[in-house]
Amino acid sequence: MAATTAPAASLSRWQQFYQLTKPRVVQLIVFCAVIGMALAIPGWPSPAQWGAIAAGTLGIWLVAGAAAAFNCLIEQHIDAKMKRTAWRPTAKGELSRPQTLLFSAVLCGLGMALLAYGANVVTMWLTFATFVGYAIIYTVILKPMTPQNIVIGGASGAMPPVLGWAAVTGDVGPESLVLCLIIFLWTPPHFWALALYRAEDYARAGLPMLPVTHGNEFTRLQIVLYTWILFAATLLPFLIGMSGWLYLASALILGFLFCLHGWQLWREYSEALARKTFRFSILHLSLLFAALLLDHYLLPLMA
Ligand code: HEM
Ligand SMILES: CC(C)=CCC/C(C)=C/CC/C(C)=C/COP(=O)(O)OP(=O)(O)O
Repeated sequence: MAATTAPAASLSRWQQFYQLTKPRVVQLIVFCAVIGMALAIPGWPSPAQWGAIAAGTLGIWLVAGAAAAFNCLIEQHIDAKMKRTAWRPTAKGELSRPQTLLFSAVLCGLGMALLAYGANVVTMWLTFATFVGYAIIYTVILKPMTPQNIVIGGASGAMPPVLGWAAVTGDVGPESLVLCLIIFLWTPPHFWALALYRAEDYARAGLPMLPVTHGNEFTRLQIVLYTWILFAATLLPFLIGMSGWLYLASALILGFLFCLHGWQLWREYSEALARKTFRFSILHLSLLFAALLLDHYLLPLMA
């Protein structure tokens, strides 16, 4: 997760720790949390709300990074068997287990303290539950157990808009649950597109990912189904009055393109198309959430 390809040069000590936090994934997670915060506030934030936004952003960032580092610790031996992850400092033995555990604990503690004092206690506990969901329930229990691992475990990856919403309101709004549902349904096509061309890695590591347990064709069918359901779910923010036409237009275009990728992959498999679909999934979610933000601030100006 940390980098799509292994870093070219050898890493300094700080870079090694930084890479454990799976920086690129966590950046998108934090982006989704920030959108949750923005949408929870009608209009521009007041000076008092900026403190909660800053603490919420940094706190969620730190705890998400801690969860990623904890995952690297647990999966040290699995990562060492997979080409994509064998470069990780934990897999190579460059960072010891106590060092990694301490790093994760410090990040998690700092993040929780920031959330409790700078945002609110509800967000702190929700973020901690998300940490446990990913670092323990997904990584330790579900991932080695069932091909539905990423579907169930995806619930924790889908939490960021809820955490962001809670950071500025102290509550979980139904609107944030709609955004959570979108990320939840986005995760299977996102991950299974990658798992298709990384199936050998997962088989070697003994992990029951869908292409390993149910084959390439069945996984492609699941991707098609999820992209369709996801397409429908992305229309909800417009249908419940959370967003306007700018978001709707973006959701229609992005949804159509994601379904098209899934459909083409279903009709004829190629590794290149699977890679393209995986890359598109990231663009899809990033632009969809950016559209929500634009819609939130631009449309009132144009009304
Ligand atoms: C259980 C849920 C998820 C699973 C199993 C999963 C799996 C993966 C994997 C294995 C990669 C690594 C690609 C590589 O290095 O070759 C990846 C990349 C990525 N994922 Fe996820 N993901 C999940 C949820 C999420 C969520 C919730 C987000 C953001 C909201 C996200 C954003 C990203 C991004 C941005 C990348 C690209 C990283 C890069 O370019 O280095 N993922 N994902
Ligand atoms: C507190 C908070 C917001 C936590 C968020 C937790 C988090 C980092 C969720 C993202 C999901 C993720 C990194 C999946 C990677 O799958 P994987 O671990 O199977 O990937 P890998 O094979 O690259 O290790």
